[in-house]
Amino acid sequence: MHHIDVKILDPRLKETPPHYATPGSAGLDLRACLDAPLELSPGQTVLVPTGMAIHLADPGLAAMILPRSGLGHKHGIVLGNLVGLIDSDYQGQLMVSVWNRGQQAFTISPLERIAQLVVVPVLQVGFNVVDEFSSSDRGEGGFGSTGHA
Ligand SMILES: O=c1ccn([C@H]2C[C@H](O)[C@@H](COP(=O)(O)OP(=O)(O)OP(=O)(O)O)O2)c(=O)[nH]1
Repeated sequence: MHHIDVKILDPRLKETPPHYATPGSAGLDLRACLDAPLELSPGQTVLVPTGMAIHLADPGLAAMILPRSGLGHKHGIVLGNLVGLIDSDYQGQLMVSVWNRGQQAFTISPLERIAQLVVVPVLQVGFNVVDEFSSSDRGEGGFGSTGHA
């Protein structure tokens, strides 16, 4: 088990401390730390503070901000950057780029769970610059080269 330092920047979150929402749930819910409801027009993107900061510290870890499936599927509320990547040395407030890709306005309520965070391992690799790769079955084929079936 890794332990990661967390700072609660918005006192309202002290009543809903960071935790993995339900046993077995992979994502830590991130809340929209807004002072008032915020209406997003279709197509609009806003940067929403989450009221918390984490310091992963270990370069072998990263965190990803992902959309919540219900908001994305039912309301078209996804992320402006599609996925947010949190570096292990980042200590600032976690921010969520919220994009209304739907056809209807959507109102985000203060402290609503707007996205989720997962911590993932990152392999530390060195890159060797070469002129030729050793051969592989796929070679340079990609982007549908194997057909549909
Ligand atoms: O959805 C996100 C994405 C990033 N970040 C923070 C953490 C991350 O470590 C930092 C920088 O992110 P990234 O490297 O993706 O941004 P950039 O556009 O390349 O900016 P920078 O020049 O600051 O690296 O911003 C967030 O809070 N939320």
